[in-house]
Amino acid sequence: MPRFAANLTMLFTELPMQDRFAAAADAGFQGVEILFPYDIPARELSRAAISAGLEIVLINTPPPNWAGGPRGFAAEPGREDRFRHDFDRALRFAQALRARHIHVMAGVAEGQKAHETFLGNLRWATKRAPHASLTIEPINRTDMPGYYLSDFDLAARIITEVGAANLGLQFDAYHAHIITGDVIGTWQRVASHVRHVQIAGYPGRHEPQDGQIDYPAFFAALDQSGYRGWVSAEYEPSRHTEHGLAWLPRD
Ligand SMILES: O=C(O)[C@@H](O)C(=O)CO
Ligand SMILES: [Mg+2]
Repeated sequence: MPRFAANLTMLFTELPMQDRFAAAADAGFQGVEILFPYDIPARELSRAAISAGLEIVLINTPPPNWAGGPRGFAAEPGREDRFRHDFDRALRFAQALRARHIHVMAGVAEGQKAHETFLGNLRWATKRAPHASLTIEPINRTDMPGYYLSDFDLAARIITEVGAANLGLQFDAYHAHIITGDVIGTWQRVASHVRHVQIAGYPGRHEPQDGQIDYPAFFAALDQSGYRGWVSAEYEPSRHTEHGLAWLPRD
């Protein structure tokens, strides 16, 4: 069974961010991720993670907050300077938090120029941070209209084309279900590239046990393929976070 992390941007929001770490540990999570940690000093987040005994598994490149704004710039032609500035900021945070992965967000863009820009920026970033683990994540365009990366096979091809040992795939089963309708089949096609997994129920992006995605079967598929990374709960709780954790396997 994989190790489970809580996405603290979406779970335990009943509490201030610094208190969500202890709540996640008490609930049985071994790690956490924070999409956009940039509003809080890294040392405070780091202290909270250490005192709860949790690993910080992932952060995203800016935008700085969850409330809105563009979702990154990596595929946006003409925004290379902004991308590099934001990437360096993410890198500083990741180092201070000892975060395992940085999710490089593609942003809103389309066409061949966007593709070349994405490749160029990923090549630059993988060289800029040879010791960091970078991920790219296909995201469905209903939730994020116009988002450049919304295709799992394209993501796998991009990773192969960039050819850097520190770049891999972030496999969000919720997006996979919406984009392909076949979470396990998609997993089997791209599993060799995956270094981080996220989960949520569909429809509604609520608790994984609610809805159409068969998570016990998906967790079995992860085990069968030898996946050893984290699985992060990235959903909007439909009830108090702690009352919706029936899906979380416990030893
Ligand atoms: O699935 C998602 O929406 C996230 O993993 C993300 O990074 C969006 O910012
Ligand atoms: Mg995700």
